[in-house]
Amino acid sequence: MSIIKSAFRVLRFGSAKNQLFSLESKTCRAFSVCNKLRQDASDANASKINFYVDENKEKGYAILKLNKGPVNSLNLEFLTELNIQLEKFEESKEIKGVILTSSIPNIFSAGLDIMEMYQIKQDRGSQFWTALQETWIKLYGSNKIYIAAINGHSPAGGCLLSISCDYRIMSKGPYKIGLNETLLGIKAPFWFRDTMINTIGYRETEKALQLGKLYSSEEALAVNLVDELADSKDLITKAEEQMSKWCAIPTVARELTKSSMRRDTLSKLIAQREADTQSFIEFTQRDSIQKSLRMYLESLKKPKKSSA
Ligand SMILES: CC/C=C\C/C=C\C/C=C\CCC/C=C/C(=O)SCCNC(=O)CCNC(=O)[C@H](O)C(C)(C)COP(=O)(O)OP(=O)(O)OC[C@H]1O[C@@H](n2cnc3c(N)ncnc32)[C@H](O)[C@@H]1OP(=O)(O)O
Repeated sequence: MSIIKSAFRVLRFGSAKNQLFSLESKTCRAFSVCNKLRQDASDANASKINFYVDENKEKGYAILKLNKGPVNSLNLEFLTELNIQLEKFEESKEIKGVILTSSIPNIFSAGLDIMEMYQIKQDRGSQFWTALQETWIKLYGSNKIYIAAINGHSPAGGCLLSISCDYRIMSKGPYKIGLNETLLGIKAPFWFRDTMINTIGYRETEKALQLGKLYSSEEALAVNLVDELADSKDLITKAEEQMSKWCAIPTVARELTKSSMRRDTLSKLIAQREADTQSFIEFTQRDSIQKSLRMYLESLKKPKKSSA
């Protein structure tokens, strides 16, 4: 418990409020429905509705739907908003748990916004990285129950969000999840790596991180990267069933158990947040890293092949 509290103290003091896949719908119809929903999400984004919160105080949990079109990439502003919301959940007496999902079809989160790393500047880069650390500390160190309902692709930072939760249910379908940083020419930070080790074990993580492996949903289930698969239409119902089960466990005992399991991993980052931020800036500013990021961005911008 105390490590979680000290994490929040550090956070307040720091005042940080501050293709791999080609996702090809099988039919043209699916494409147009998808595009329409994606456009709706983009419109909502233009009005700065970056996530929706649906609180069910009677049942004791909330559903948090990420909604930053087109792909829920995590930039400074989005992370800052998320951190404020996560803090609200943490302080709520009525909310015991949160289902984390996305309102964007086929995308849970595309991970960190690559534009935050490309042509990085010291000040913004530091704020960005501090906000990301804070998101992870808040999620991984939360006393609440977090269930990830992974409705689509979840690479890199998207995978980090989901493995920071207590339980993961992933939609069946042509979706990928994993820490693919090496494919961008980047080494996954130690706290990404350690969260992955805590989820799927050392040997599987060693292979996955070196290869930048993106798992299909079935592969993810086989290595315990996710706990359950569901048809897309049943995803939230299954997450709610699971949440009810977790909410029924005596709270203090569950919280103490969670914090004892995660304390060491959290402490490692909390003890060296500034050094970690500095490493991120120095590493990302390297010419070779900038070159890799540019090439990766270009590959993402290439026109997509039609599946028709
Ligand atoms: C010595 C070392 C010491 C210390 C080391 C210290 C620090 C380490 C340094 C850094 C660590 C960084 C860790 C990084 C973590 C990350 O999360 S990096 C991001 C990884 N994400 C990805 O690789 C996903 C890339 N995206 C995709 O594969 C696909 O977009 C998708 C499968 C998610 C969705 O596919 P589609 O539905 O087909 O959508 P599009 O590809 O058309 O994308 C729409 C639109 O969005 C843009 N975009 C996609 N992803 C991102 C992103 N992550 N960031 C920014 N923008 C993104 C894409 O380019 C399209 O843009 P437009 O073409 O429409 O302009």
